[in-house]
Amino acid sequence: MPLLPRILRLVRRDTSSIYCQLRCLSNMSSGKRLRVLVDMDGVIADFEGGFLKKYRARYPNEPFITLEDRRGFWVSTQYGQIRSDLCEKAISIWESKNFFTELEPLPGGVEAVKEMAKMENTDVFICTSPIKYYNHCPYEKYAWVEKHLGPDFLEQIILTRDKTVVTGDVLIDDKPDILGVEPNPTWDHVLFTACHNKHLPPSPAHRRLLSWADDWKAILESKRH
Ligand SMILES: Cc1cn([C@H]2C[C@H](OP(=O)(O)O)[C@@H](CO)O2)c(=O)[nH]c1=O
Ligand SMILES: [Mg+2]
Repeated sequence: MPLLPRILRLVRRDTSSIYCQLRCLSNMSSGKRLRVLVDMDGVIADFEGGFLKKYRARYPNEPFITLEDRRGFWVSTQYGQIRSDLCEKAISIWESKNFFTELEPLPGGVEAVKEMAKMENTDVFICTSPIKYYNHCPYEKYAWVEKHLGPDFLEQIILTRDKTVVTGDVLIDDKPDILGVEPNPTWDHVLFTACHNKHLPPSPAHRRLLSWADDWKAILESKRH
């Protein structure tokens, strides 16, 4: 249908519908939009730092692992290797009320995500997994996003235990192996460097973003083509 009659038809509809249709038209004229999925813990929220601080405060007489000595994604696994009961003690920290709300932002993360969201032809989603003990975590993840990224960003949250079923072009995540029911996720995994993964050898499966001071814009640009 020619553009003018199409626009005239649009103006008869309600505002949100017009907005959606115009966005669609704009996408069609300016090419494909890039959908970026940004993980939360270990990428924009400091899970490891927050854990260590609260663990040491709650269990001052127990051994602990410095961030320098962290190995392997699961904190509780490494603590369990020191002494089996330390696994449960570690878990008690992130199952506590306010653990997730009180996480500090990782340097540059909030600023980068805000900037990314303002880029042309770019949709940014926070793609994060809640822990299975759901009493506090899902609520607190929403509260964290509202506090640090603003209320508009609440529209951009994807809470899932399986990130492979989410469609996107790029997933920036600190977990080295992101597995689920979909064997061929649509996104390319960019491994965000964290204390637990910094020693892993380079892998053809994913390139790295060393920190938010690294060139994330170049990574996004490379995915547009
Ligand atoms: C138990 C545990 C959870 N997490 C994070 C990862 C998930 O958040 P995210 O998907 O935002 O990275 C969430 C639930 O597992 O907690 C760790 O980063 N390390 C851990 O040891
Ligand atoms: Mg993470």
